[in-house]
Amino acid sequence: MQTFRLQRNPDGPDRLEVPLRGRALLAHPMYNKGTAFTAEERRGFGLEGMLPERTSSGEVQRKRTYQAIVRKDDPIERYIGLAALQDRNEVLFYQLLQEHLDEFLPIVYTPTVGQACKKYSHIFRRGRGLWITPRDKGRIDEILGNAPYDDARLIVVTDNERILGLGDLGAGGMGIPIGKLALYTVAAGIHPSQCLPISLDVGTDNEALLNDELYVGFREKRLRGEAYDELVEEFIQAVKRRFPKALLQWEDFKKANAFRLLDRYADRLLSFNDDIQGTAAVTLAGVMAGCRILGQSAAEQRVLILGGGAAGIGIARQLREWLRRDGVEGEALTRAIAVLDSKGLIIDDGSISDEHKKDFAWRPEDAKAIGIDPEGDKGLETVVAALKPTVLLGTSGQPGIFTREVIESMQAGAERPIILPISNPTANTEARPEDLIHWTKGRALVATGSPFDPVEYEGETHEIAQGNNVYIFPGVGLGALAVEARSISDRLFTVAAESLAECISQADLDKGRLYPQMSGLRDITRHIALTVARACIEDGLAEEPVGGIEAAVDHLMWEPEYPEMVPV
Ligand SMILES: NC(=O)C1=CN([C@@H]2O[C@H](COP(=O)(O)OP(=O)(O)OC[C@H]3O[C@@H](n4cnc5c(N)ncnc54)[C@H](OP(=O)(O)O)[C@@H]3O)[C@@H](O)[C@H]2O)C=CC1
Ligand SMILES: CC(=O)C(=O)O
Ligand SMILES: [Mg+2]
Repeated sequence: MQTFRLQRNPDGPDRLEVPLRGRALLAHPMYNKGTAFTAEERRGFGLEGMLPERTSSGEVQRKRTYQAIVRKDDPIERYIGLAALQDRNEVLFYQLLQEHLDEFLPIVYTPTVGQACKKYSHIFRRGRGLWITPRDKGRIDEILGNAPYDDARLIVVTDNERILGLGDLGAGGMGIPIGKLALYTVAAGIHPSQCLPISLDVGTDNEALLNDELYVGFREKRLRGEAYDELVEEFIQAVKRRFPKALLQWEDFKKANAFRLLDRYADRLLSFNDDIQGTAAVTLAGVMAGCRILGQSAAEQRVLILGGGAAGIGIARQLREWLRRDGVEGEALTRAIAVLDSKGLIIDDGSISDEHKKDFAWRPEDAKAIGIDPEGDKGLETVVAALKPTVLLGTSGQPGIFTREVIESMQAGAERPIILPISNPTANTEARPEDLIHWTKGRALVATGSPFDPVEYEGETHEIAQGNNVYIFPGVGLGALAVEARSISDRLFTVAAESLAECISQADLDKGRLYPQMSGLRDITRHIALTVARACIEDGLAEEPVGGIEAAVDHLMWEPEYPEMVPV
């Protein structure tokens, strides 16, 4: 592991100690400046003759590189181009990502990252991050010692079993931690040398991958049970030893492991689960914005969540607290939130095997009270007709399951329904915004997990905001790191949701947008981070940093600019 010696300088370029020369320097994405190396740098670092003569200004270099990427129309080709850039020149990669966020976010993140994960073994060029397999048992400390830098502050780890709504993608799931960490750098400014993507490649139950001769991952059935738990435990111990200041984000674990690991490690390690907690916060913010547009209170809402997994139950937990804060209690509180899984409305009939669902199961008499036969049909259409939800949330990964009948039936009880089909990627959305807007005659307030184009309806343009945890995790991570929090609580996600909701302008609300413009992501993230950092201190999870919270947050927010390079 190397120490990356970058001295931050608020008044000019940062200062970087550079131990490399010649080809090794050009080949290193964290030091390489490509055609932007000046004549003096070329002389000093042994690069003369190795680059074409003309030094490009930053602007020209960005223009050339941007054009080289967008000359390909196919999103997956753009993904490959951007990944190659990231592996060649990180400063330039982040400059372009920041400058063209609206255009490139759907490439490095949902939806294209999903396609890249699916095709991973077929488009593989170069490894990034670390893979840990069951063969590494007893040696995980050593594997972590192969991380490129010794000061990892952010680890995003997946075991690849539930990649977006695409299921078990084996080693290909690595695209997700890489994409999430790229967003940490873009949104929160965490320096890329402090970001470490990790895949716990414990095998795959995806037969197509197991039978694919090009598959690059651990070609065995998934490790499960005690052996899985032991591997994760060794991994966590090794993380604590190697990277004691790191925050670990659990990402895209399937529901049972997602809940179990979050609970097991929440107090032992600075960590959170993005799909459970981050998604809950972004959804709460969207629902709050919807209520503001409608001039309604929390207590007036009836919520139907389709999907009782990591995302669905995480959301149910945050929304229940929100309703409680607005004075809803007892039976009314239970009946204000209906969660449906693949078997329909979750009812406490003694057959629930998933522990995390029990808290939201309705008693049979609750179902009967709204006219649902607990022994009979308790599917989506029936529950919508009986509950008359005002808010409909999709976390099932099932494309098109919010049908016209369902939406029309919902609108019969809620003239302006709030509808968030947040499953990813695009093809897995529960409904397309265009349909939702048309079926509700332009009345629905809609946000989706993946980006969608605006919808025209009767001369009006409906912008579709993205209800995605990218609005939340960078701010929570940045805030917690800035004050060196000891642990992360659910309340931090509540305050993150509230501060995200504060970022929406009246003009956006007037247009029916449920989230602020994505182009403001960096400012939004900073705002959330400050709130989260303050909450950490109020709740005794951290001490006030010397110099104050703002300085601590700003110190971590790196801007992708070429540093002054100092030979060592
Ligand atoms: N926009 C965002 O920020 C985020 C979006 N997501 C998206 O949410 C989706 C789900 O993720 P996650 O919760 O982690 O996945 P899980 O696998 O943990 O849960 C999926 C849930 O959907 C339920 N389900 C499956 N089929 C149906 C059906 N036909 N009708 C009703 N429910 C069904 C499952 O039921 P059962 O329990 O019976 O198997 C399960 O409860 C993914 O597409 C993911 O991309 C996730 C996180 C963030
Ligand atoms: C966005 C995200 O975390 C997911 O779809 O899993
Ligand atoms: Mg996820």
